[in-house]
Amino acid sequence: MKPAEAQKVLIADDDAVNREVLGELLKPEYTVLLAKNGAQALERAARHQPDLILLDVMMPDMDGYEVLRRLRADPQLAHIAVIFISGLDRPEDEAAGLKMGAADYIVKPFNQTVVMARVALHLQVVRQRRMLERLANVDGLTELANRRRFDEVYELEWQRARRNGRPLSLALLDVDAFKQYNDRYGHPAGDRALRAVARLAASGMRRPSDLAARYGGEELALLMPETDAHEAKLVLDGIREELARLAIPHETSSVAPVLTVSVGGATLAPWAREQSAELFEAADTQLYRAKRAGRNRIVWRIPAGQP
Ligand SMILES: Nc1nc2c(ncn2[C@@H]2O[C@H](COP(=O)(O)OP(=O)(O)OP(=O)(O)O)[C@@H](O)[C@H]2O)c(=O)[nH]1
Repeated sequence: MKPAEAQKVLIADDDAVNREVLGELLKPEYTVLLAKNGAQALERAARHQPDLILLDVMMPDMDGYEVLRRLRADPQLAHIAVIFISGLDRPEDEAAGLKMGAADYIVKPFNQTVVMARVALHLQVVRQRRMLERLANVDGLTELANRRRFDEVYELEWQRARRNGRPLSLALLDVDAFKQYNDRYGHPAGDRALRAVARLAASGMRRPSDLAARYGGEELALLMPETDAHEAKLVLDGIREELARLAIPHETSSVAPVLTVSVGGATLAPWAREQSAELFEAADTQLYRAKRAGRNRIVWRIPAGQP
């Protein structure tokens, strides 16, 4: 039986019989989507984000080459693997298709076993690529974005905020007395506590462009584009309230009998002429102040006045 998380294959062919044959072939193992012309293929690709497209080369109105060209030009669709299925069997045709970025080129009439084997092969490549992306971008313990990913997104969002004259808020959140927590409850319990804090941070993020990342050992970085200092502080208040509600015991903390966090924050004002590293340092300085002032609190840099 097809697994619930079956990979999605879009079949784009103007010939109903071909669609039917390929569809029946792939259905037992994959989630199959069908398109009968190029425009429909692009629309379905955007809507369903398939893992692979079996793309007929010769279709009226928009041929397969044009569909592939448009897929590659769209950042949301450019990564989708494409296998051309074509009646054109000259080596030049095959070479042209592969040169355009198709993963493979299958000549009609095709052998069903070979089609299945090639589809399986390319879907395996897709799975492996996803796994690599995950390893490169996600922190294994907390499942949050890792520092590498954060740094990448931070630069992009900082540039976007500067370009568009929009605010950008950054908070650094650090668990209080975590060394004592580990010492008292053990490292595995420390890991669980860290995961709980990470979950709260992730669910506190409101917009798709917000990002919660694990920046260091017990320090998280929260990035909130298009968010002013007031809104950002409300988000952090919410996260701290949820943590207080969890009331994770911390007997040896000098701050409180439960696990607490300190937060340092800074917001890039639309009129500020600050570099990305300076904004980060500002948040870090506020975190230091929050720690110095007794922990279990938020200290946010007062936004510089408008000139
Ligand atoms: N369990 C666990 N502990 C971690 C992890 N990463 C870092 N730590 C621990 O976090 C502790 C951080 O200690 P410190 O930097 O002294 O900070 P702290 O004890 O939280 O004190 P303050 O931040 O000043 O309140 C260290 O003991 C690290 O071993 C992790 O992934 N899992």
